[in-house]
Amino acid sequence: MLIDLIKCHGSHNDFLLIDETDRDYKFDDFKRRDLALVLCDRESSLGADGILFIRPSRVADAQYRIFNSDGTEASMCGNGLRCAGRYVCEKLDVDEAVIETMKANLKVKKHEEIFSDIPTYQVEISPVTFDLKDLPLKLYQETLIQEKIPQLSEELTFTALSVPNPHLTTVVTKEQLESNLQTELSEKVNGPNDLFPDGVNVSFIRILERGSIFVSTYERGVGYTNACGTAMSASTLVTCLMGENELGQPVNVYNNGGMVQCAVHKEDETYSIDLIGNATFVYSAQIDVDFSKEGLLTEILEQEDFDEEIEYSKLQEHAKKYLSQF
Ligand SMILES: N[C@@H](CCC[C@H](N)C(=O)O)C(=O)O
Repeated sequence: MLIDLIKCHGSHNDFLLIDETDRDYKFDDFKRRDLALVLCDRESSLGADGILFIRPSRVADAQYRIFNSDGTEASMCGNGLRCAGRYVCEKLDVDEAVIETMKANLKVKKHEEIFSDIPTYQVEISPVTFDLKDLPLKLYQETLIQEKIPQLSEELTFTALSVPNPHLTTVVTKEQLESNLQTELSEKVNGPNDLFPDGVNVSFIRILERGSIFVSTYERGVGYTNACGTAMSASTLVTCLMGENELGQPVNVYNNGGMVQCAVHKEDETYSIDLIGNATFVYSAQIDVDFSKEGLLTEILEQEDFDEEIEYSKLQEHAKKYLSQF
């Protein structure tokens, strides 16, 4: 079967975008899972953190589903939504659109460039809840905001929230960030464990200065990624709750793949977050996939570059230089 795709990224959290609306691929969820497992494999010729499937929607301009590289489906992906948002807006020739995701219909719009010549999109991260049942996190309490989880760590203080995919966040020092703590903790809560039966995205946050944080995320279903959009949004909200940043104000969020901006809004006790950043297209390709063969054989038939990476690398340089001060 011939499949067209676009390799894209948000802060170098990279995805393969497959549009199911024009071509009748007839994928079921087993095929989507198999595609994610095989095409995202870093040993293969493509490799990615996940696959974004664009599909027709009855309630929005398009539907989007995200499969992690381990073949599991996630309810939301912020960096991926910027890429999907750009794809849908350019396809419909509009500057803004509404995308149906697993739990909400979310606004996406073209935004003033975050750095020169970088295609930039703003996406809505919502709904946000602190209810532990939503993650789920199995503790005998309703929420966990700036508290310890003794089963996980004596030294770290955590906040758990869904945006709506599940996140466990902790504010750390430079030494803690550079230690093995995040790996040990993330492997524990993403393996068989009693606290997080569905696993969780684990973020270590460093507060750099007012209006500026660094976030490192070990993603459920993937492992460490260069950045996680929902994690950066959740982390910004946590720093606002701590009084380190302000509601309504854009916060620069640095990550291992660049930087984005997040702004947290609160209306009638309800939070929502704007995530603003690059939506970079790397190349388009056509692949030949043989679903009938054991191990799903793939071959890249055509590949064409978008030439957007050189400009993006300038943003990365700028982010690296800024971070070297801390
Ligand atoms: N990279 C994403 C999040 C992808 C889903 C996540 N791994 C999960 O399973 O919840 C982002 O940019 O938000």
